[in-house]
Amino acid sequence: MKYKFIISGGGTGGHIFPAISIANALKKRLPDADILFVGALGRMEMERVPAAGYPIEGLPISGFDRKNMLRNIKVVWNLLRSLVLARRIISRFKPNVAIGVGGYASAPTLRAASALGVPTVIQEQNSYAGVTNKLLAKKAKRICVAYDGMDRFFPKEKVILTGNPVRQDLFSVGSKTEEAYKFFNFDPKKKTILVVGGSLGARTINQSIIAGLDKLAETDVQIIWQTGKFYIEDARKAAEPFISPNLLVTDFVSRMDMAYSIADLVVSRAGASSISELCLLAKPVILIPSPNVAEDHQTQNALALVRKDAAIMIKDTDSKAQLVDKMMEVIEDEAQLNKLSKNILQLAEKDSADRIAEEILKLVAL
Ligand SMILES: CC(=O)N[C@H]1[C@@H](OP(=O)(O)OP(=O)(O)OC[C@H]2O[C@@H](n3ccc(=O)[nH]c3=O)[C@H](O)[C@@H]2O)O[C@H](CO)[C@@H](O)[C@@H]1O
Repeated sequence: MKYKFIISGGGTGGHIFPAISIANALKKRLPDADILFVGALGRMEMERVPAAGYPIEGLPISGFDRKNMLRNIKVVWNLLRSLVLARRIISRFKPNVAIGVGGYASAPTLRAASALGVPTVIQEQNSYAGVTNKLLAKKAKRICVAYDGMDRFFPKEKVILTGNPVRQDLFSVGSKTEEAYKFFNFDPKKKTILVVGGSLGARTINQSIIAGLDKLAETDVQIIWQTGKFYIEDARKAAEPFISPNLLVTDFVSRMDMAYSIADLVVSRAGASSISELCLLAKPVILIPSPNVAEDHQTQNALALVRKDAAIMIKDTDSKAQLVDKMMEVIEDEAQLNKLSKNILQLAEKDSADRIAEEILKLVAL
């Protein structure tokens, strides 16, 4: 018998990369398995999933528009259409298990799967459960989480602490340091800070760096500054007077393995996958949680680390005034860097994708 799995969700890298890792882990165990992704039309998964070698179908689903109420008539219509389409996809494909990774498409897909008797699994990346996952949890067989205490949102007996799947290429960063300095044209004798605003970039982090470019230019610290595609033009313009071999400005870092391997300190949003990567790689980090996400979950993600003295947090509203000074203070403080590195590593969850795949396979009568 050929086993079939549907993986649904997306919207941002934080949902898509874990989904692809789970698919790869299932394929490793069952090379003949058929895996179909279900995403939201027009979102990042529609490109990233085929690029990773998996087929994807798109639903016309989107979020509610809080500013334009009229547009919501179309949103509701598309939601209803998505429910019908999701049901059709499940009836036709007949998966053994449907897995939801969060993001718009996972709601209709997992609902349809449960209604048609297909067991469902949820993977919740954050330390604060989203509304969709809370609703889907009632019917789910297993809920794979990345933080302690998630039974405040989900039925305790279904919750399993697996951590967030992390891309395979990040595991070997230790051996890539020399290659990475060459890749970025950086000097191995100097300290390096990686500044990254999640998969889409972060306006506040960019503004904070712009506000401190003059101070940064006075130091000998090397900076990899990821701006996100929406902010790259402004960032390049602001950086023009400070052009130096120490400063690399880019919209997206496609080789995060290389960037992590030479980063002595990371400045980051507090997205769940980013945090899981930083834990596994024991990276000292200053987190600036995005205030623009559902239920302020990035602050909760960051606090889970701060409580264990495993990261420094700066509030979004304080970032412009404080970030660059803090970066300079921490990068010079070896004892602090070592402490942060040691403490964040304690929170790493290894082999997450494999453990999630095992949970999924328990639901299939192999
Ligand atoms: C604005 C928003 O809605 N953010 C959410 C989104 O974040 P976002 O998509 O930013 O997610 P994460 O921080 O979880 O992950 C980002 C991923 O992109 C990779 N990366 C990032 C930048 C880059 O230049 N190159 C690159 O490859 C990182 O290595 C990481 O694997 O999903 C996360 C997981 O549910 C949530 O916790 C975040 O709150």
